[in-house]
Amino acid sequence: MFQGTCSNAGKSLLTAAVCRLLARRGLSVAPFKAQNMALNSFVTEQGEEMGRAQVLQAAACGLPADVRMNPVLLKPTSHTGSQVIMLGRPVGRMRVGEYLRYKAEAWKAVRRAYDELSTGMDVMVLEGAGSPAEINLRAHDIVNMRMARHAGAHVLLVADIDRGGAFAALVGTMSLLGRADRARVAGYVLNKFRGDASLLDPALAAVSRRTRRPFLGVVPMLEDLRLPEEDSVSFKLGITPGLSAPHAADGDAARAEDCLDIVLVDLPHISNFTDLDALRVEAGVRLRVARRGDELGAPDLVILPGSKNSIADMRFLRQSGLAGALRGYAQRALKEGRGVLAGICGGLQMLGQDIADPLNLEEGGSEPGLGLLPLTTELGCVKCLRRTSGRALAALAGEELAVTGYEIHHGRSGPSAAEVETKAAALTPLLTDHTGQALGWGLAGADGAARVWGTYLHGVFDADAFRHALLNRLRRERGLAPLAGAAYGLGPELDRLADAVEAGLDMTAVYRLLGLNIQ
Ligand SMILES: NC(=O)CC[C@H](N)C(=O)O
Repeated sequence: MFQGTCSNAGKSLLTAAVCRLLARRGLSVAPFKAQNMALNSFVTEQGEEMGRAQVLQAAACGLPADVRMNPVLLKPTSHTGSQVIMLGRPVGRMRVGEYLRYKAEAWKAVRRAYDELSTGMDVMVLEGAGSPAEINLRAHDIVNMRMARHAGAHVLLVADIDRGGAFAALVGTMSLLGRADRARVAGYVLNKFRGDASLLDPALAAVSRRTRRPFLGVVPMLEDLRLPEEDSVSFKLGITPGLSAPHAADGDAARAEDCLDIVLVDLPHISNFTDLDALRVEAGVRLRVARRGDELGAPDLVILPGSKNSIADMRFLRQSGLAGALRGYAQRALKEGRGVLAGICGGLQMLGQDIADPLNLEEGGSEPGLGLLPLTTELGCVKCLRRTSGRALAALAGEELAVTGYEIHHGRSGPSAAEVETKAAALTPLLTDHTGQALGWGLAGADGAARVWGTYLHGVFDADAFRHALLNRLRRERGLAPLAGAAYGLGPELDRLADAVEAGLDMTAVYRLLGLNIQ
């Protein structure tokens, strides 16, 4: 089991890497994290919701995603409350105290999920959350040492040396753990290291001497991995205003003027920004983030992403000056026939006339949207959770093409009352699901190309042919030559991750801990 000395120490990727290495040895292996707090979730084939990191780890194992790999998912809607997802289904929005009272039930479900999932597996690779030394949380722990005890797991403690204070964090964590928990810690992994590893030796020896545990690995900082992120922490560090994505395939080599300028609007409750991952693999794309109206500029494509609190984030758009900037951008795009504003899920809702939350599922009340699309949204108690495939009509990318993805939303959107009455400015369905039902709507300019559109489909950019056609349409508008485009797939990146971790981690020692006879 990987546990960290802090959040974002890199446990998820180490877990994915070790899953991949074990699967490559022909072992049956599955990942497990009892409880996740994240707004990047995913929908399984069964229409159940779970954390993105365990989906990636499942892919590393060659397994379909299974909610038992992440039985509890907390999706924060505010600083003190979260929507609680149990085994893929929402059970309600709870404040911290309510959740603590609910914990005994959650722990029962966690154990059942683990016991079922681990039956028949050669190895389970577990991931903790945050730090096991948060002694204020220890009494309610269901994700770190309590889980390790239940699984009988050895613990590898991961410290993030890039953040600083890693040696003190390791020694301090060990000293705060109780004796029995300390005994579970088999060794340390120093993660995200840059520089000359030989300079570390005296420090590693000193920490090992003091705590009587070996370092089982020093893993380098893995730059430009094109893998989905679990939470917003690294995303917000990764793409800052004015900087290109570190993942763009031709990265710094491409001249800015030869690249499409794509802006992601950052939102306080941004969710499912993994929707952008497919764009990040493309050469000739510069991705930047805008958090204020004056940061928007004149990009080729603006993406208004998903949100776990559409009403609060709509208010943020107003306060930050983004609402006015986005409206101006969209009106220019429609008039001049250049540029696209695309909203995904919560972003689609914000493009409309208004958003209402009568059941107080997120923020409560209602709020006018940007008023760009003649649709209204109401959040209802039934959460739509499904994997979806469909068609993007020619107005989006120049030809009708297949799209795939998933839906996670309480909102139902449809033509606004005024729209139904006047039948003017037809709200054209631009994306449809496999049954022909509308999944997205938009407005086209004089040339017939959609300039403002939104969809409930997360992952809308994942299908290679659609993404390439859309980007090349935008390139042509800018007078740039079309590009062949990259393939978006996780397999090769997972292998690259596994190779890099294998080079830094003493896998022989890991296999020995697992009782496996592998050299
Ligand atoms: N994933 C999203 O963006 C969800 C949008 C909104 N919070 C809803 O549930 O309807």
